Amino acid sequence: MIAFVINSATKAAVSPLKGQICRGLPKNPSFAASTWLGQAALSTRPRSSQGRGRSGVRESAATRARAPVCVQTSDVAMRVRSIRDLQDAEIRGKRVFVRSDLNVPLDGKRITDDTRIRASVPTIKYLADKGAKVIVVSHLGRPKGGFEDKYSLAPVAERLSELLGKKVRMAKDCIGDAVATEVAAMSPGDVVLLENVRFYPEEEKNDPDFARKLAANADLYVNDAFGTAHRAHASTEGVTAFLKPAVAGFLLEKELDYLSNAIESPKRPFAAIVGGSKVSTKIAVLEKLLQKCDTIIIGGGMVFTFLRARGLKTGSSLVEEDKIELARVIEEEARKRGIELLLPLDVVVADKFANDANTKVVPVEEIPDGWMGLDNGPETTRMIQEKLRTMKTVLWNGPLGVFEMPNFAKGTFAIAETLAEITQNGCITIVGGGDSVAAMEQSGKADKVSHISTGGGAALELIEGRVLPGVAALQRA
Ligand SMILES: Nc1ncnc2c1ncn2[C@@H]1O[C@H](COP(=O)(O)OP(=O)(O)O)[C@@H](O)[C@H]1O
Ligand SMILES: O=C(OP(=O)(O)O)[C@H](O)COP(=O)(O)O
Repeated sequence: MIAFVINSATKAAVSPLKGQICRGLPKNPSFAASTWLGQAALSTRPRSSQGRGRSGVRESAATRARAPVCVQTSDVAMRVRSIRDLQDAEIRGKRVFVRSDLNVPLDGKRITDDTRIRASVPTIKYLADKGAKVIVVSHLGRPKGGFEDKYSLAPVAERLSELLGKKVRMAKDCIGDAVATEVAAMSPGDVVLLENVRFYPEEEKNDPDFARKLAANADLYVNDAFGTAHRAHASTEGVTAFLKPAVAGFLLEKELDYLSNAIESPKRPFAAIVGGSKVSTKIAVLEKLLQKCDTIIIGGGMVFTFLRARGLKTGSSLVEEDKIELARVIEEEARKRGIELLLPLDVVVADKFANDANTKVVPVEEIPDGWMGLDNGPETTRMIQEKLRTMKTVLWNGPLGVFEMPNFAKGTFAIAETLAEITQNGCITIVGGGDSVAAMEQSGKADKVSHISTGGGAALELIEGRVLPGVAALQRA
């Protein structure tokens, strides 16, 4: 059982409740300490030293295993059953629908970073070892709502087979006869991966009929998809109306535990770096981050919507026209609150979206028509580095440039280096998001930060204080 005590605004009011929930948690005799999150592939060095609990007391694997997870993020107490609360008899021979986030970066069919797959393995393995028939469900990318070969999960099935050391069969669909046939042929311990659930537009619409079809071939539900927990979709939310029990997997549990605690009362100054290309999702979060952070550093594709809000020209850079006004409001709000909101001073611009483009470094006030900003300039990188060295907690989501192309990777990798450096000097550093983690891995510094999170948008929304729909659904179930 995981208990979430939501909103730390009034600690005095929350603490007794938190204690009550912790004390009231049932113990699960069937839980084996060796299956605890220590097996998860993610690097997690919470607080000042690994292996220390919230109290600072060193925990044994066994105490850590039995300690209920109490997390503060918002105003209501939430109880979420975890996979560890299931008795063996509830698992053995059962068809378990496991929602994982296997949305990994790909270069064609080649997986360029398998962090999310590795992080999903402990839950899948635990269930398979206990004799479940494990049906893994995920999305990949943002297909337009029908089959697209480039978004097939087939390469993921192969990698998952390697990591599990057993064949993972791939169903051609995620609902209907293809799945029913595949599942009917399963034996206890088998693992099947369904095809990309976003090949149906009903997934993102959280269509109840589609959720019912997804649930049709399973007996119970495990949500382990932290990276997608901020989406109220059929496979993360709707399906819980049809599958009971509905519980959290090890990864979801671990992420919620770590992130909620890290930001419950962050060591200050606290900075968030927000970049990447999902501008419309993440810009909305910034308004709330103003209430949590001391400094917000804007990077990547997010920059240009802000520059336009300042009345600057941005050439052919990525801009979300309908978010320009929001960017203006956020900057104004930051000013009023005395929160530092840093935008680049200079950018690397290119005359096309390609590694072999012509490039130059220009001040942000001088982006030429027809050119696009694809990386931070050197002056900006220096400014960010100096700022980060003054921080005690840093959360980073979203690459600061198109790091997949070597000519636009400098700004991102420089920040990855700096995060490693400040972690060594005692700063808590959290990096989240599929591409941000890939960048961290490529820089060779992933094991040098405090926590690698499998969620970018999800981590931001959690820190913002929202109840993630994928988690709330487990509470209701
Ligand atoms: N200036 C930019 N213009 C366009 N795309 C950018 C820019 N900077 C970064 N990106 C892209 O943002 C993508 C990652 O964004 P996002 O999905 O929001 O991050 P994450 O997966 O870490 O949450 C990367 O593919 C990167 O190439
Ligand atoms: O990659 C993801 O989010 P992230 O880029 O915020 O880490 C998740 O798989 C969610 O994907 P979505 O933002 O297309 O819903």
